[in-house]
Amino acid sequence: MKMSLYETAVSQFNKAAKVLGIPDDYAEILRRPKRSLIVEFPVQMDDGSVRVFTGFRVQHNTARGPAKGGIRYHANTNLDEVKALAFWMTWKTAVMNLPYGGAKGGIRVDPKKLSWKELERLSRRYFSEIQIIIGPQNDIPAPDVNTNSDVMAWYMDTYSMNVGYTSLGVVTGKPVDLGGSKGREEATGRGVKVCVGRACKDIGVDPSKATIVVQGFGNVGQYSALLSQKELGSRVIAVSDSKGGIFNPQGLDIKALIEHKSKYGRVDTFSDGKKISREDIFSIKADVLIPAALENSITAENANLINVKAIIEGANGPVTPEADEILRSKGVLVVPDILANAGGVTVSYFEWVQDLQAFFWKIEQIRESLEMMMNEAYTETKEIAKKYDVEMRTAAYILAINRVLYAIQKRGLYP
Ligand SMILES: NC(=O)C1=CN([C@@H]2O[C@H](COP(=O)(O)OP(=O)(O)OC[C@H]3O[C@@H](n4cnc5c(N)ncnc54)[C@H](O)[C@@H]3O)[C@@H](O)[C@H]2O)C=CC1
Ligand SMILES: O=C(O)CCC(=O)C(=O)O
Repeated sequence: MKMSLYETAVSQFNKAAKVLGIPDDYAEILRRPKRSLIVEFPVQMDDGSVRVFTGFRVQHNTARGPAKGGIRYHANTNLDEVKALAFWMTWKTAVMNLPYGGAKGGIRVDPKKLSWKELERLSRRYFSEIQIIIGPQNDIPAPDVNTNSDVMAWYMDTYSMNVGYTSLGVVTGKPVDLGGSKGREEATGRGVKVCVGRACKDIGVDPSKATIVVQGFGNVGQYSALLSQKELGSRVIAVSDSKGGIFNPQGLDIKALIEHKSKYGRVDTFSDGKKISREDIFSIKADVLIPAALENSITAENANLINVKAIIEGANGPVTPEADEILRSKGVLVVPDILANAGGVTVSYFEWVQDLQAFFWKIEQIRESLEMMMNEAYTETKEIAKKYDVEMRTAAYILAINRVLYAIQKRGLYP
């Protein structure tokens, strides 16, 4: 039977827990989410009718600090998915050694079918409903799929109205002039870029000569492609989004492609390349593949087609466990999501620190600190992979589990 996303996430964890020999009672504390909140809430549509939406917020673990993680709007979002994403956030914040736990939220909605005003009413009502477990010291949301700085500004304002004062630290990913941090928008892509550079060296490819394909062209895909091209000198030869893809073996002009995507909402109509299908992206020969769309993109069905030396997981959970095994047997280096896409939450941490201190940093300081922390986490993960003779994913879990387990044991179990 097919595993659910949460079961998939837990199976990755179990592998590392086994290597570490963690007693099963402690492993069980680490597997289960601490709190899962489901909210059903009404929203008035522009035509005066009322629709009831379902939203979620799951706090997986808070042993190392407040819960932290994004909120997504998607037609298929469900509790199992949000539980898996919250689970991954716990390990991601621990891999980066951030003083946070893990959480995630979502609303089951296709935001493209709502007007701007409907989206605002939906966002504000959802945030009021989940506010009972949210706050700058207990759970700090951020953007994820189909949410952005505008939505974060509505969340911050809603929370502030409800508590009676302006609380900048309650969400991250806000507009820069409203308590946001410089560099948060590009942060996940910048972290991916650092991993592309490091992975290229590990597979014996000069990053400035590397060819890259990118699946998904939203926040993460765009900045991963742009920064790899601009700062590493790599050649991005194919890109896809939910409507199709575009391929140019000479290299795509990513800046122009971003402008095209923002104007027309798709990449496959870009004139300087050959149109390909969404699935074609997985069989293009290149050095590096960056999946930056949704979970379960690389499966047992398409893993055999993959013709790259390294995969840098920009998305959360893009590779299924069966595909992971196939890629391993093909010798593909997989840099796991809980390390590769951790740049976003790291700059979210910087944003939160800036908000709490009401003192804001320069972009150079943010970029330098982020790149230093990404490099450190990559090095630590690699060292563990070598020590235990495991792949990078299990190594990243080992690094993270040790940190979370230490916090749980040191704090003690008794109230
Ligand atoms: N935004 C952030 O800071 C972070 C996001 N992530 C993860 O990265 C992934 C992408 O997130 P964002 O870029 O923020 O979302 P987004 O909403 O900005 O972009 C998603 C992109 O994926 C594309 N897409 C959807 N289905 C596709 C398919 N079947 N084939 C090709 N493309 C497809 C969409 O067209 C869109 O271009 C998600 O897994 C998210 O959880 C992870 C860490 C941080
Ligand atoms: O910036 C954050 O707090 C969380 C980003 C996120 O949701 C993720 O890393 O998957």
